[in-house]
Amino acid sequence: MSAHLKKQPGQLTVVIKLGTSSIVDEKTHEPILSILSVIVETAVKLHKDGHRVVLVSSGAIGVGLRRMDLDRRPKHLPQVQALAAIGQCRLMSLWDQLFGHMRQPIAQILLTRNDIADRTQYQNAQNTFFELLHMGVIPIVNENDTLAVTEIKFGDNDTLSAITAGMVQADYLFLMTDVDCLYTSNPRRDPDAKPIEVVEDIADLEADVSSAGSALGTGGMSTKIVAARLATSAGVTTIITKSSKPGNIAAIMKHAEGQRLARISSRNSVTNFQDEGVPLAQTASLNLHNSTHDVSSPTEPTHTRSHSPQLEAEQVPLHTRFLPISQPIRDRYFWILHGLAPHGTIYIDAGARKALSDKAGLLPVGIVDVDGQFAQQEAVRIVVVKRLPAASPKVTPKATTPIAPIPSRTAAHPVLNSGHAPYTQPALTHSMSSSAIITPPLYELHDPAPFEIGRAVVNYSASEIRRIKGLHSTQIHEALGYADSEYVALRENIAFFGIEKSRPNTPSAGRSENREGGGVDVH
Ligand SMILES: N[C@@H](CCC(=O)OP(=O)(O)O)C(=O)O
Repeated sequence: MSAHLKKQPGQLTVVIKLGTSSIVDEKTHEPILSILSVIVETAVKLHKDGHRVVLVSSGAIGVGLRRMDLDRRPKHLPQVQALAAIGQCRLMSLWDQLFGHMRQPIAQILLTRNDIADRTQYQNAQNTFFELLHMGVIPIVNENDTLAVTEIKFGDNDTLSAITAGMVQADYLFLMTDVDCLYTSNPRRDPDAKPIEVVEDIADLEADVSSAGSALGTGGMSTKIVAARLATSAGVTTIITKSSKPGNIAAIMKHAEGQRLARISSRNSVTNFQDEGVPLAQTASLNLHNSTHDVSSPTEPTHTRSHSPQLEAEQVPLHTRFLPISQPIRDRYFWILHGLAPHGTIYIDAGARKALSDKAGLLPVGIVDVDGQFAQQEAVRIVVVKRLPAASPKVTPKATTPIAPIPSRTAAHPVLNSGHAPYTQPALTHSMSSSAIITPPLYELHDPAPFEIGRAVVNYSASEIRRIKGLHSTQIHEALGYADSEYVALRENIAFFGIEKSRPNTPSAGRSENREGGGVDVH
């Protein structure tokens, strides 16, 4: 890890993600210079105030379309990739010109998921970021579309920005979009839709995530929620706000930082204040001067809070703020969860889950079933299931209609059903075959969602694990003819999501247990 990771007191790292629809006109495909200019001014101001800034900028394909006078995005992948290659250099040249007026150096970083799937490459990318930030440069990140095909794509730049934010250990991630914030329902259709200002636990979120995204961009609101989930798990406060008003970023950041410091001090204080309406006095140590807020004395005690929280709320531009989890997942564990694409799923029982929460590795005895094809040292999802009592395989009198698999619970789950790698679930099925011989189900899924607790880098391939599942470690040699390890995954190769509530509603899997290390570990 680079020595440049160390930040100055009060210095914040901010990642700002700009989607295609935010910076490229949807019809003409012309770059929206007015927005780009305000972004540049905002980023330079933040930088001059001592903060570190990273931009994640989409728009290569859109700008490429304009350059080649094409009306719409082609369907053929190589054409899209060619357009991205054409557009990316124009896009960067535009950014460079605009930042150049402010004498601000920038750098281009293009990534694919493949680039960071190797731990050393991930660390190289991370070190480059830290070096650039230390040099006072603003890195501008995009997906390397020329190389990216489905298997190695981040999928959308929301996910890429969240992974970038985790990589640079950002304090804030701004997901700039075409709405002010998340609403309780779609404000275009529902006049009673209410803004959601703060999301303390993303699993509680019931926002309308049905926004389909624009014609050019690939991300809608659902990808922003997936990104927020990922970034908050890495300790990054994530903010959704309107891309047409990028000048609001500093004011929102100042407010959010005030709230964060107030939360910390209220946690330590005898008086138990609420999150909202706490004064901005604590922001005095920050260099965020763009806001309309006055900054009071840093020594002002928290109990002098404003008697008009509503007035304060009105002064802050509308946004949705996702609070980070208290014990962020960082470094190698973040990389296992989000740098590596999972190649399959291992279903474990409650006993294995308990052993994992007691800091043990994953033994074959606790494995109920396996999905997918993966090799040794590849990443897999770990899903907790209810093991059903063993029953002998039965032969049906005649071949019948295949038994329907258990439907994927992801269909009803907006976050898990986003189609993006970090939280994408497989279509989960019983171990049943469509032939006449029916193996009784081995397990039952927990309700309401697949209960994925984490990811692991495994010591055995999928076919090997199929042969050793349920066995004691001493039997591995007998089953395989060799035994590389007694563990299917070593403890150090298992990382857990810090998600509090994506878990079944059972007494043994509750929130408090999680907080104490039962099932979801903290790193
Ligand atoms: N990498 C692509 C952008 C991918 C994309 O569409 O992202 P987004 O606009 O955030 O949904 C580009 O630069 O055109």
